[in-house]
Amino acid sequence: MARRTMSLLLLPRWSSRMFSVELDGEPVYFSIQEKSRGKEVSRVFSNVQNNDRCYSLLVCSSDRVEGAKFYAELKQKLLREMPKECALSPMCSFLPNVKDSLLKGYFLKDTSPSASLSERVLRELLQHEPVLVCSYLRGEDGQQWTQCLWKESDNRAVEMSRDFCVVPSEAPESHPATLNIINSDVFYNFEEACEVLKESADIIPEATSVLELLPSRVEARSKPDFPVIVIEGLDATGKTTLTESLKNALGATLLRSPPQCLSPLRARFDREPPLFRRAFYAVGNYITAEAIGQEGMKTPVIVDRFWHSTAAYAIATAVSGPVCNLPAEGSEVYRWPTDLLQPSLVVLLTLDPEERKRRLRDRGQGETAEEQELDHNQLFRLKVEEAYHRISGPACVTVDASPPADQVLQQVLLLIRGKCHL
Ligand SMILES: Nc1ncnc2c1ncn2[C@@H]1O[C@H](COP(=O)(O)OP(=O)(O)OP(=O)(O)O)[C@@H](O)[C@H]1O
Ligand SMILES: Nc1ccn([C@H]2C[C@H](O)[C@@H](COP(=O)(O)O)O2)c(=O)n1
Repeated sequence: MARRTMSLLLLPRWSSRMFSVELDGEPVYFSIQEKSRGKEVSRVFSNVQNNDRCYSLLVCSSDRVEGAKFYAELKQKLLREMPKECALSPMCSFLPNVKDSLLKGYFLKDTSPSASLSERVLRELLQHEPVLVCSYLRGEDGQQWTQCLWKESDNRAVEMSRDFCVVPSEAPESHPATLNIINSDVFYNFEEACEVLKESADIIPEATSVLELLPSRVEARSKPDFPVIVIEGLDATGKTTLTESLKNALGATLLRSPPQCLSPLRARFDREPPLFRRAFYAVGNYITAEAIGQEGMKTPVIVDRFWHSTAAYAIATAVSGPVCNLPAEGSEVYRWPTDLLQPSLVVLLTLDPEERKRRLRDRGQGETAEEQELDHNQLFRLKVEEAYHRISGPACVTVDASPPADQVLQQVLLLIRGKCHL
Protein backbone atom coordinates (compact mmCIF):
# COMPACT_ATOMS: atom_id res chain seq x y z
CA MET A 1 0.00 0.00 0.00
CA ALA A 2 1.43 3.41 -0.94
CA ARG A 3 1.97 5.93 1.83
CA ARG A 4 -0.34 8.87 1.35
CA THR A 5 0.29 12.53 1.98
CA MET A 6 -0.81 13.61 5.41
CA SER A 7 -1.63 17.10 6.50
CA LEU A 8 -0.39 18.11 9.90
CA LEU A 9 -2.37 21.32 9.89
CA LEU A 10 -4.66 20.41 12.69
CA LEU A 11 -2.49 18.82 15.35
CA PRO A 12 -1.34 21.86 17.32
CA ARG A 13 -4.91 23.19 17.49
CA TRP A 14 -6.56 19.94 18.46
CA SER A 15 -8.11 21.34 21.61
CA SER A 16 -9.64 24.32 19.72
CA ARG A 17 -11.45 21.93 17.43
CA MET A 18 -15.06 20.87 17.62
CA PHE A 19 -16.31 17.43 16.65
CA SER A 20 -19.63 16.40 15.22
CA VAL A 21 -21.05 12.89 14.98
CA GLU A 22 -24.18 12.14 12.93
CA LEU A 23 -26.73 10.36 15.10
CA ASP A 24 -30.01 9.54 13.31
CA GLY A 25 -29.11 12.01 10.56
CA GLU A 26 -28.54 14.90 12.99
CA PRO A 27 -25.16 16.29 14.02
CA VAL A 28 -24.31 15.95 17.73
CA TYR A 29 -21.42 18.18 18.79
CA PHE A 30 -18.64 17.75 21.33
CA SER A 31 -15.29 19.29 22.08
CA ILE A 32 -12.23 18.47 24.16
CA GLN A 33 -12.04 20.61 27.24
CA GLU A 34 -10.38 20.84 30.60
CA LYS A 35 -11.78 18.39 33.04
CA SER A 36 -14.11 19.73 35.63
CA ARG A 37 -16.62 18.10 37.87
CA GLY A 38 -20.24 17.84 36.96
CA LYS A 39 -19.85 18.14 33.19
CA GLU A 40 -22.49 16.18 31.26
CA VAL A 41 -21.60 13.17 29.13
CA SER A 42 -21.83 13.86 25.41
CA ARG A 43 -24.87 12.21 23.80
CA VAL A 44 -22.40 10.47 21.48
CA PHE A 45 -21.34 8.28 24.43
CA SER A 46 -24.62 8.00 26.29
CA ASN A 47 -25.44 4.47 25.09
CA VAL A 48 -21.94 3.04 25.17
CA GLN A 49 -21.84 -0.14 27.34
CA ASN A 50 -18.88 -1.10 29.50
CA ASN A 51 -17.30 -3.50 27.01
CA ASP A 52 -17.92 -1.39 23.90
CA ARG A 53 -15.03 0.47 22.28
CA CYS A 54 -15.23 3.80 20.48
CA TYR A 55 -12.86 5.19 17.86
CA SER A 56 -12.77 8.11 15.49
CA LEU A 57 -11.05 8.26 12.13
CA LEU A 58 -10.49 11.59 10.39
CA VAL A 59 -9.20 11.92 6.85
CA CYS A 60 -6.36 14.38 6.84
CA SER A 61 -4.85 14.68 3.38
CA SER A 62 -3.02 17.69 2.02
CA ASP A 63 -4.23 16.71 -1.48
CA ARG A 64 -7.98 17.38 -1.97
CA VAL A 65 -8.41 14.88 -4.81
CA GLU A 66 -6.72 12.11 -2.84
CA GLY A 67 -8.65 13.11 0.30
CA ALA A 68 -12.05 13.06 -1.45
CA LYS A 69 -11.38 9.73 -3.13
CA PHE A 70 -10.02 8.16 0.04
CA TYR A 71 -12.93 9.40 2.17
CA ALA A 72 -15.34 7.66 -0.21
CA GLU A 73 -13.27 4.44 -0.19
CA LEU A 74 -12.86 4.50 3.57
CA LYS A 75 -16.50 3.73 4.28
CA GLN A 76 -16.42 0.64 2.03
CA LYS A 77 -13.15 -0.49 3.57
CA LEU A 78 -14.45 -0.12 7.12
CA LEU A 79 -17.70 -1.93 6.27
CA ARG A 80 -15.69 -4.73 4.70
CA GLU A 81 -12.94 -5.13 7.26
CA MET A 82 -14.21 -4.06 10.66
CA PRO A 83 -16.15 -6.56 12.82
CA LYS A 84 -19.79 -6.77 11.77
CA GLU A 85 -20.79 -5.53 15.24
CA CYS A 86 -19.03 -2.21 14.56
CA ALA A 87 -21.45 0.69 13.87
CA LEU A 88 -20.26 3.55 11.66
CA SER A 89 -21.48 7.15 11.91
CA PRO A 90 -20.21 9.98 9.73
CA MET A 91 -18.29 12.50 11.78
CA CYS A 92 -16.20 15.59 11.24
CA SER A 93 -13.87 17.91 13.06
CA PHE A 94 -13.54 21.64 12.46
CA LEU A 95 -12.38 24.94 13.84
CA PRO A 96 -15.54 27.02 14.35
CA ASN A 97 -15.77 29.85 11.80
CA VAL A 98 -12.48 28.87 10.12
CA LYS A 99 -12.94 28.24 6.40
CA ASP A 100 -11.56 25.00 4.96
CA SER A 101 -10.87 23.60 8.42
CA LEU A 102 -13.29 20.68 8.01
CA LEU A 103 -11.92 17.14 8.28
CA LYS A 104 -14.34 14.34 7.47
CA GLY A 105 -14.32 10.84 8.88
CA TYR A 106 -16.22 8.23 10.85
CA PHE A 107 -17.06 7.52 14.46
CA LEU A 108 -16.97 3.82 15.23
CA LYS A 109 -18.71 1.98 18.05
CA ASP A 110 -17.46 -1.57 18.25
CA THR A 111 -19.55 -3.96 20.32
CA SER A 112 -17.74 -7.13 19.20
CA PRO A 113 -16.27 -9.34 21.94
CA SER A 114 -12.63 -8.55 21.18
CA ALA A 115 -10.71 -5.39 20.27
CA SER A 116 -8.10 -7.25 18.25
CA LEU A 117 -9.68 -7.15 14.77
CA SER A 118 -10.78 -3.50 14.84
CA GLU A 119 -7.47 -2.36 16.30
CA ARG A 120 -5.52 -4.26 13.64
CA VAL A 121 -7.56 -2.59 10.86
CA LEU A 122 -7.12 0.84 12.42
CA ARG A 123 -3.36 0.35 12.92
CA GLU A 124 -2.97 -0.61 9.29
CA LEU A 125 -4.94 2.45 8.18
CA LEU A 126 -2.80 4.69 10.38
CA GLN A 127 0.38 3.28 8.83
CA HIS A 128 -0.64 3.57 5.20
CA GLU A 129 -3.33 6.20 4.82
CA PRO A 130 -3.76 9.91 5.59
CA VAL A 131 -5.88 9.39 8.72
CA LEU A 132 -5.89 10.45 12.31
CA VAL A 133 -7.11 7.73 14.65
CA CYS A 134 -8.41 8.32 18.15
CA SER A 135 -9.83 5.99 20.74
CA TYR A 136 -11.96 7.05 23.69
CA LEU A 137 -11.41 5.97 27.27
CA ARG A 138 -14.03 6.06 29.98
CA GLY A 139 -12.83 7.89 33.09
CA GLU A 140 -12.67 6.33 36.54
CA ASP A 141 -15.92 8.00 37.52
CA GLY A 142 -17.53 5.93 34.75
CA GLN A 143 -18.86 9.15 33.21
CA GLN A 144 -16.29 11.34 31.52
CA TRP A 145 -14.45 10.25 28.38
CA THR A 146 -10.89 11.07 27.36
CA GLN A 147 -9.82 11.25 23.74
CA CYS A 148 -6.56 9.43 22.91
CA LEU A 149 -4.76 10.23 19.69
CA TRP A 150 -2.94 7.24 18.21
CA LYS A 151 0.72 7.88 17.62
CA GLU A 152 1.90 7.01 14.15
CA SER A 153 5.42 5.82 14.85
CA ASP A 154 4.58 2.87 17.06
CA ASN A 155 0.80 2.74 16.71
CA ARG A 156 0.28 3.36 20.36
CA ALA A 157 -2.71 5.26 21.63
CA VAL A 158 -1.46 8.34 23.39
CA GLU A 159 -3.78 10.05 25.80
CA MET A 160 -4.05 13.75 25.02
CA SER A 161 -4.05 14.46 28.72
CA ARG A 162 -6.03 13.13 31.63
CA ASP A 163 -7.00 16.74 32.33
CA PHE A 164 -8.88 17.00 29.07
CA CYS A 165 -12.13 15.24 28.34
CA VAL A 166 -14.98 15.06 25.89
CA VAL A 167 -17.76 17.53 26.69
CA PRO A 168 -21.03 18.22 24.87
CA SER A 169 -21.08 21.44 22.87
CA GLU A 170 -23.76 23.74 21.55
CA ALA A 171 -24.24 23.66 17.78
CA PRO A 172 -21.92 26.19 16.11
CA GLU A 173 -23.37 29.26 14.41
CA SER A 174 -23.24 27.55 11.03
CA HIS A 175 -23.25 23.87 10.12
CA PRO A 176 -19.64 22.64 9.79
CA ALA A 177 -20.13 21.59 6.14
CA THR A 178 -20.61 25.29 5.33
CA LEU A 179 -16.94 25.88 6.08
CA ASN A 180 -15.84 23.79 3.09
CA ILE A 181 -18.68 24.27 0.58
CA ILE A 182 -16.80 26.82 -1.53
CA ASN A 183 -14.63 25.01 -4.09
CA SER A 184 -15.39 21.58 -2.66
CA ASP A 185 -19.15 21.34 -3.29
CA VAL A 186 -19.92 24.53 -5.22
CA PHE A 187 -17.63 26.32 -7.66
CA TYR A 188 -18.03 30.02 -8.24
CA ASN A 189 -16.01 30.36 -11.43
CA PHE A 190 -15.01 28.29 -14.43
CA GLU A 191 -11.32 28.03 -13.52
CA GLU A 192 -11.97 26.54 -10.08
CA ALA A 193 -14.20 23.77 -11.46
CA CYS A 194 -11.73 23.04 -14.30
CA GLU A 195 -8.90 22.80 -11.81
CA VAL A 196 -10.62 19.89 -10.03
CA LEU A 197 -11.07 18.04 -13.32
CA LYS A 198 -7.42 18.62 -14.22
CA GLU A 199 -6.24 17.41 -10.81
CA SER A 200 -8.45 14.31 -11.02
CA ALA A 201 -7.43 13.22 -14.54
CA ASP A 202 -5.04 10.57 -13.16
CA ILE A 203 -7.73 8.78 -11.20
CA ILE A 204 -10.76 9.54 -13.42
CA PRO A 205 -9.65 9.21 -17.07
CA GLU A 206 -13.05 10.55 -18.22
CA ALA A 207 -12.11 13.94 -16.72
CA THR A 208 -9.81 14.42 -19.71
CA SER A 209 -12.72 13.84 -22.10
CA VAL A 210 -14.73 16.50 -20.24
CA LEU A 211 -11.83 18.95 -20.38
CA GLU A 212 -11.58 18.45 -24.15
CA LEU A 213 -15.21 19.56 -24.54
CA LEU A 214 -14.77 22.78 -22.59
CA PRO A 215 -14.16 26.22 -23.98
CA SER A 216 -10.49 27.09 -23.40
CA ARG A 217 -11.64 30.00 -21.28
CA VAL A 218 -14.89 31.75 -20.54
CA GLU A 219 -15.16 34.75 -22.80
CA ALA A 220 -16.88 37.89 -21.62
CA ARG A 221 -19.73 37.78 -24.12
CA SER A 222 -22.19 40.57 -24.64
CA LYS A 223 -25.68 39.82 -23.31
CA PRO A 224 -27.78 37.79 -25.79
CA ASP A 225 -30.28 39.90 -27.75
CA PHE A 226 -33.16 37.55 -26.84
CA PRO A 227 -34.41 36.56 -23.38
CA VAL A 228 -32.97 33.51 -21.65
CA ILE A 229 -35.48 31.64 -19.46
CA VAL A 230 -34.37 28.86 -17.12
CA ILE A 231 -36.86 26.30 -15.78
CA GLU A 232 -35.88 24.68 -12.48
CA GLY A 233 -37.49 22.26 -10.03
CA LEU A 234 -37.17 18.85 -8.42
CA ASP A 235 -37.50 15.86 -10.73
CA ALA A 236 -40.99 15.16 -12.11
CA THR A 237 -42.25 18.67 -11.41
CA GLY A 238 -42.89 19.07 -15.16
CA LYS A 239 -39.73 20.78 -16.49
CA THR A 240 -39.47 18.67 -19.65
CA THR A 241 -43.19 19.08 -20.40
CA LEU A 242 -43.08 22.84 -19.84
CA THR A 243 -39.80 23.53 -21.65
CA GLU A 244 -41.02 21.68 -24.78
CA SER A 245 -44.25 23.70 -24.73
CA LEU A 246 -42.40 26.99 -24.21
CA LYS A 247 -40.08 26.16 -27.09
CA ASN A 248 -43.09 25.76 -29.39
CA ALA A 249 -45.04 28.70 -28.03
CA LEU A 250 -42.13 31.16 -28.28
CA GLY A 251 -40.26 29.74 -31.27
CA ALA A 252 -37.37 29.38 -28.85
CA THR A 253 -34.25 27.22 -28.78
CA LEU A 254 -34.32 24.59 -26.04
CA LEU A 255 -31.05 23.81 -24.22
CA ARG A 256 -30.19 21.70 -21.19
CA SER A 257 -27.61 21.63 -18.49
CA PRO A 258 -25.73 19.33 -18.43
CA PRO A 259 -25.63 19.59 -22.24
CA GLN A 260 -26.10 16.65 -24.59
CA CYS A 261 -22.36 16.32 -25.27
CA LEU A 262 -21.78 15.39 -21.59
CA SER A 263 -24.52 12.72 -21.49
CA PRO A 264 -22.19 9.76 -22.14
CA LEU A 265 -19.97 10.86 -19.23
CA ARG A 266 -22.68 11.73 -16.73
CA ALA A 267 -23.24 8.29 -15.20
CA ARG A 268 -19.51 7.99 -14.51
CA PHE A 269 -19.40 11.28 -12.58
CA ASP A 270 -22.65 10.49 -10.75
CA ARG A 271 -20.78 7.56 -9.15
CA GLU A 272 -17.93 9.77 -7.95
CA PRO A 273 -17.60 11.64 -4.63
CA PRO A 274 -19.11 15.16 -4.45
CA LEU A 275 -15.88 17.04 -5.32
CA PHE A 276 -15.74 15.44 -8.78
CA ARG A 277 -19.50 15.14 -9.37
CA ARG A 278 -20.11 18.81 -8.57
CA ALA A 279 -17.17 20.02 -10.69
CA PHE A 280 -18.64 18.02 -13.60
CA TYR A 281 -22.07 19.68 -13.30
CA ALA A 282 -20.45 23.10 -12.76
CA VAL A 283 -18.53 22.96 -16.05
CA GLY A 284 -21.65 21.63 -17.79
CA ASN A 285 -23.28 24.98 -17.05
CA TYR A 286 -20.45 26.80 -18.86
CA ILE A 287 -20.82 24.63 -21.96
CA THR A 288 -24.55 25.38 -21.95
CA ALA A 289 -23.77 29.08 -21.38
CA GLU A 290 -21.63 29.08 -24.55
CA ALA A 291 -24.57 27.67 -26.52
CA ILE A 292 -26.98 30.16 -24.90
CA GLY A 293 -24.65 32.99 -25.96
CA GLN A 294 -24.80 31.82 -29.59
CA GLU A 295 -28.48 30.83 -29.82
CA GLY A 296 -29.63 33.85 -27.80
CA MET A 297 -28.51 36.11 -30.66
CA LYS A 298 -31.10 34.43 -32.92
CA THR A 299 -34.08 33.33 -30.80
CA PRO A 300 -35.32 33.28 -27.19
CA VAL A 301 -33.65 30.46 -25.26
CA ILE A 302 -35.32 28.06 -22.81
CA VAL A 303 -32.95 26.17 -20.51
CA ASP A 304 -33.91 22.98 -18.65
CA ARG A 305 -31.93 23.23 -15.35
CA PHE A 306 -28.91 25.50 -14.91
CA TRP A 307 -26.85 26.91 -12.05
CA HIS A 308 -29.67 26.88 -9.45
CA SER A 309 -29.82 23.07 -9.72
CA THR A 310 -26.06 22.67 -9.45
CA ALA A 311 -25.78 24.79 -6.32
CA ALA A 312 -29.03 23.75 -4.60
CA TYR A 313 -28.42 19.98 -4.83
CA ALA A 314 -24.78 20.40 -3.80
CA ILE A 315 -25.56 22.52 -0.74
CA ALA A 316 -28.50 20.34 0.34
CA THR A 317 -26.33 17.21 0.10
CA ALA A 318 -23.38 18.70 1.97
CA VAL A 319 -25.45 19.96 4.90
CA SER A 320 -26.93 17.20 7.05
CA GLY A 321 -30.04 17.43 9.24
CA PRO A 322 -33.04 19.75 8.89
CA VAL A 323 -33.59 22.87 6.76
CA CYS A 324 -32.51 25.15 9.61
CA ASN A 325 -28.96 23.74 9.24
CA LEU A 326 -28.63 25.34 5.78
CA PRO A 327 -26.41 28.43 5.55
CA ALA A 328 -28.54 31.48 6.35
CA GLU A 329 -30.21 33.47 3.59
CA GLY A 330 -27.72 35.99 2.19
CA SER A 331 -24.74 33.66 2.79
CA GLU A 332 -22.00 33.87 0.16
CA VAL A 333 -22.64 30.22 -0.78
CA TYR A 334 -25.88 31.28 -2.54
CA ARG A 335 -24.21 33.84 -4.82
CA TRP A 336 -24.13 33.52 -8.60
CA PRO A 337 -20.72 32.66 -10.16
CA THR A 338 -18.79 35.72 -11.24
CA ASP A 339 -18.30 34.57 -14.83
CA LEU A 340 -21.51 32.66 -15.65
CA LEU A 341 -24.13 34.12 -17.99
CA GLN A 342 -27.13 35.41 -16.03
CA PRO A 343 -30.56 34.37 -17.37
CA SER A 344 -33.33 36.95 -17.80
CA LEU A 345 -35.74 34.83 -15.73
CA VAL A 346 -35.49 31.68 -13.60
CA VAL A 347 -38.78 29.85 -12.93
CA LEU A 348 -38.93 27.30 -10.10
CA LEU A 349 -41.72 24.72 -10.46
CA THR A 350 -43.01 23.51 -7.12
CA LEU A 351 -45.30 20.59 -6.48
CA ASP A 352 -46.95 18.87 -3.55
CA PRO A 353 -44.75 15.83 -2.64
CA GLU A 354 -47.61 13.33 -3.07
CA GLU A 355 -48.47 14.64 -6.56
CA ARG A 356 -44.76 14.60 -7.49
CA LYS A 357 -44.54 10.95 -6.37
CA ARG A 358 -47.67 10.10 -8.35
CA ARG A 359 -46.14 11.64 -11.48
CA LEU A 360 -42.89 9.77 -10.88
CA ARG A 361 -44.79 6.49 -10.54
CA ASP A 362 -46.87 7.16 -13.65
CA ARG A 363 -43.78 8.02 -15.65
CA GLY A 364 -42.21 4.73 -14.58
CA GLN A 365 -38.62 5.60 -15.52
CA GLY A 366 -35.54 4.78 -13.47
CA GLU A 367 -34.35 7.26 -10.89
CA THR A 368 -30.80 8.43 -10.20
CA ALA A 369 -29.42 7.87 -6.70
CA GLU A 370 -30.07 11.53 -5.91
CA GLU A 371 -33.66 11.25 -7.17
CA GLN A 372 -34.21 8.18 -4.96
CA GLU A 373 -32.81 10.18 -2.06
CA LEU A 374 -35.34 12.94 -2.83
CA ASP A 375 -38.09 10.37 -2.77
CA HIS A 376 -37.10 8.75 0.49
CA ASN A 377 -35.82 11.74 2.32
CA GLN A 378 -38.30 14.46 3.00
CA LEU A 379 -35.62 16.58 4.69
CA PHE A 380 -33.38 16.49 1.66
CA ARG A 381 -36.26 17.55 -0.62
CA LEU A 382 -37.08 20.47 1.67
CA LYS A 383 -33.43 21.54 1.76
CA VAL A 384 -33.08 21.45 -2.03
CA GLU A 385 -36.22 23.60 -2.41
CA GLU A 386 -35.12 26.06 0.25
CA ALA A 387 -31.64 26.36 -1.27
CA TYR A 388 -33.28 27.07 -4.67
CA HIS A 389 -35.16 29.96 -3.02
CA ARG A 390 -32.03 31.38 -1.39
CA ILE A 391 -29.84 31.51 -4.49
CA SER A 392 -29.56 35.04 -5.78
CA GLY A 393 -28.45 36.94 -8.84
CA PRO A 394 -30.97 36.11 -10.43
CA ALA A 395 -33.38 34.76 -7.79
CA CYS A 396 -36.02 32.30 -8.97
CA VAL A 397 -39.73 33.01 -9.34
CA THR A 398 -41.89 30.20 -7.95
CA VAL A 399 -44.74 28.76 -10.01
CA ASP A 400 -47.19 26.17 -8.68
CA ALA A 401 -46.90 23.21 -11.07
CA SER A 402 -49.97 21.31 -9.84
CA PRO A 403 -52.56 22.65 -12.36
CA PRO A 404 -52.87 20.90 -15.75
CA ALA A 405 -49.88 21.38 -18.08
CA ASP A 406 -51.60 23.95 -20.36
CA GLN A 407 -52.44 26.14 -17.33
CA VAL A 408 -48.86 25.99 -16.04
CA LEU A 409 -47.71 27.00 -19.53
CA GLN A 410 -50.08 30.02 -19.58
CA GLN A 411 -48.91 31.09 -16.14
CA VAL A 412 -45.25 30.97 -17.17
CA LEU A 413 -45.94 32.74 -20.47
CA LEU A 414 -47.56 35.56 -18.48
CA LEU A 415 -44.44 35.81 -16.33
CA ILE A 416 -42.15 35.82 -19.35
CA ARG A 417 -44.20 38.52 -21.09
CA GLY A 418 -44.17 40.64 -17.94
CA LYS A 419 -40.49 40.30 -17.30
CA CYS A 420 -38.92 39.84 -20.72
CA HIS A 421 -41.18 41.96 -22.95
CA LEU A 422 -41.79 39.13 -25.39
N1 LIG B 1 -48.97 19.98 -15.18
C1 LIG B 1 -48.95 18.64 -15.19
N2 LIG B 1 -50.01 17.94 -14.73
C2 LIG B 1 -49.99 16.58 -14.71
N3 LIG B 1 -48.96 15.81 -15.13
C3 LIG B 1 -47.88 16.45 -15.59
C4 LIG B 1 -47.82 17.89 -15.65
N4 LIG B 1 -46.62 18.24 -16.14
C5 LIG B 1 -45.95 17.08 -16.38
N5 LIG B 1 -46.72 16.02 -16.07
C6 LIG B 1 -46.34 14.59 -16.14
O1 LIG B 1 -45.51 14.32 -15.02
C7 LIG B 1 -44.42 13.49 -15.38
C8 LIG B 1 -43.10 14.26 -15.10
O2 LIG B 1 -43.03 15.38 -15.97
P1 LIG B 1 -41.68 15.84 -16.65
O3 LIG B 1 -40.95 14.65 -17.24
O4 LIG B 1 -42.01 16.96 -17.54
O5 LIG B 1 -40.88 16.33 -15.33
P2 LIG B 1 -39.36 16.79 -15.19
O6 LIG B 1 -39.38 17.87 -14.17
O7 LIG B 1 -38.77 17.10 -16.50
O8 LIG B 1 -38.66 15.50 -14.58
P3 LIG B 1 -37.07 15.16 -14.54
O9 LIG B 1 -36.37 16.30 -13.92
O10 LIG B 1 -37.02 13.94 -13.69
O11 LIG B 1 -36.67 14.89 -15.97
C9 LIG B 1 -44.60 13.16 -16.85
O12 LIG B 1 -45.23 11.91 -16.95
C10 LIG B 1 -45.52 14.27 -17.37
O13 LIG B 1 -46.32 13.84 -18.45
N1 LIG C 1 -27.35 21.93 -14.10
C1 LIG C 1 -27.47 20.81 -13.33
C2 LIG C 1 -28.34 19.79 -13.66
C3 LIG C 1 -28.43 18.70 -12.87
N2 LIG C 1 -27.67 18.60 -11.75
C4 LIG C 1 -27.74 17.40 -10.89
C5 LIG C 1 -28.54 17.59 -9.63
C6 LIG C 1 -29.20 16.26 -9.43
O1 LIG C 1 -28.27 15.37 -8.86
C7 LIG C 1 -29.44 15.75 -10.83
C8 LIG C 1 -30.83 16.11 -11.32
O2 LIG C 1 -30.89 16.12 -12.73
P1 LIG C 1 -31.98 15.25 -13.55
O3 LIG C 1 -31.78 13.84 -13.11
O4 LIG C 1 -33.34 15.74 -13.17
O5 LIG C 1 -31.67 15.46 -14.98
O6 LIG C 1 -28.40 16.35 -11.60
C9 LIG C 1 -26.79 19.61 -11.45
O7 LIG C 1 -26.06 19.51 -10.43
N3 LIG C 1 -26.70 20.71 -12.25
